[in-house]
Amino acid sequence: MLKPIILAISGASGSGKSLFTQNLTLSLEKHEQLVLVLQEDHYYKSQDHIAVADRAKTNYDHPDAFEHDLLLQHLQALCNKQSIDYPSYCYKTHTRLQETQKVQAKPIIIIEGIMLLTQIQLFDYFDLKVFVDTPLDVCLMRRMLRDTQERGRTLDSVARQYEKTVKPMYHKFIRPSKNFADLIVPHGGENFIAVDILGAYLLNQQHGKKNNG
Ligand SMILES: Nc1ncnc2c1ncn2[C@@H]1O[C@H](COP(=O)(O)OP(=O)(O)O)[C@@H](O)[C@H]1O
Ligand SMILES: Nc1ccn([C@@H]2O[C@H](COP(=O)(O)O)[C@@H](O)[C@H]2O)c(=O)n1
Repeated sequence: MLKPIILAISGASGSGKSLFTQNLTLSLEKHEQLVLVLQEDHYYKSQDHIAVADRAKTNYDHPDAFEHDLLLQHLQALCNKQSIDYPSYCYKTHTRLQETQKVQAKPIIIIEGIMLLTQIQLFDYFDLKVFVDTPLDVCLMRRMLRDTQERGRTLDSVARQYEKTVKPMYHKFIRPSKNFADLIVPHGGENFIAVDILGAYLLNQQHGKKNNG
């Protein structure tokens, strides 16, 4: 296999990165492309050493909450055709799970997460950097629904965390990182024009790679 094409998708929490990634992956798979999806969230640091009740106090919207060194090693390994032990993360207990998953590279790798475009040391591995740009009030509404339905949170805890860390850290780290994007996708997960355009670009890149050996 040739070196994989790596696409990084970033943007605010609730902007629609995961849904956009899902839709792009489905579209590429319809064209018989093999895609590996990685989530930056799986690289949140383990908090096994912190009491469960205290873990909610961590600032999860700061780059230091992630183990980006491990992510860098994993991207290096995948580009060198080595498998990785992909970590798993639990939002309810705020820590890594014990089990990891052996993962091999595929010709197209999509990685999505809030802090990816703040990590300049990763940029050498990213062939394309995308920022999903959705108004913050829309992101908050989506996050409220998702976090109460899927991540075991109460409305009150979502609102408090949003004011304390999510919103200020968005302005400090995530929004400025938009300047590093090659492409800005408005509206989020269901922007099918952006899905089609990016899908066509990736297919074209793949064909170019194959034809040039
Ligand atoms: N364009 C959209 N229209 C309606 N709902 C959306 C849209 N994009 C995302 N969502 C929903 O909003 C929530 C957050 O989206 P998600 O893709 O998980 O965001 P992110 O990965 O950026 O945090 C999910 O429940 C998702 O289904
Ligand atoms: N234990 C955790 C870990 C992360 N978060 C929040 O998740 C957001 C990032 O994930 P998205 O899928 O929404 O992009 C981030 O804003 C963290 O606040 C959390 O609440 N608890």
